Amino acid sequence: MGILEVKGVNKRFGGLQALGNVNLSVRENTVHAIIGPNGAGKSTLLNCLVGKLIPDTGSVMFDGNSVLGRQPHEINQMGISRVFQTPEIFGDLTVMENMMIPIFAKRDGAFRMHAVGNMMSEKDIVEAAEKMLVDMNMADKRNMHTASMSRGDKRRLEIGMCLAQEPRLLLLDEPTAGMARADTNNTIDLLKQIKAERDITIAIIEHDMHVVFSLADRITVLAQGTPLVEDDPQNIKGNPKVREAYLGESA
Ligand SMILES: Nc1ncnc2c1ncn2[C@@H]1O[C@H](COP(=O)(O)OP(=O)(O)OP(=O)(O)O)[C@@H](O)[C@H]1O
Repeated sequence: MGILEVKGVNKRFGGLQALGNVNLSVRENTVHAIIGPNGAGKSTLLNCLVGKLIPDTGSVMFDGNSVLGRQPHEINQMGISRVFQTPEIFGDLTVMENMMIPIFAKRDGAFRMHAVGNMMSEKDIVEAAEKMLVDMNMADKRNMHTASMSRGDKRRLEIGMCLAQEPRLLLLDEPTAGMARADTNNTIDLLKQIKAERDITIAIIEHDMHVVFSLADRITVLAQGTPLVEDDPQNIKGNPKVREAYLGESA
């Protein structure tokens, strides 16, 4: 059984069936990619995993517990953390201050912005944030304001902020969208490092096949809201059904 088990999930938006009988099993400590053409239902599925959408029918179980009906912050506390398409970091704060926020939130259950002024007096939190910046290879950028950073560095920081919550499942929604090739390759290397060094399961939605085939242990192809194939990467590449679903997109 997988750490994440999706069974018979359906989701309609009015007359449109965005997800039709989706089954997905993500095994612990693997990288599982969910790919598919535009409009295939990938984001809808991800939103059902983190409590942003509730499926019409079906079940979503994380480590044996249902996530359905829970608020996004409760799902986060269960051990699921999500990296968004657009990095969710505070541009007015430094790299270090950003990194401290999820560590405060994990300890106190919430974070209040007025606490920013007192942050540096919290020794344990400073130490934990510094360690995570070292792990993310960002220690030299600790005093930079994030607004001036490259997209790749913003993504690196955001992934570190998610890891600081010590999730068991990290969900990545097109983590390299809009990136130049060098930033994409840095992000691939970072994710490989995270995979090698941590007990963590990663589910990734991604359009860039170079990223998918560099990282994935297992791939599910969604087409028109339904899983078309689930297989190991080497079997996905040449699969005629997958090529047909992409109709000219590079699969
Ligand atoms: N809130 C919504 N209301 C109505 N229709 C929606 C909503 N969200 C998604 N859809 C529709 O559901 C279908 C699946 O969309 P979804 O965004 O999940 O696809 P996707 O595979 O993530 O696509 P992309 O790769 O372009 O991001 C699409 O036809 C989309 O227009």
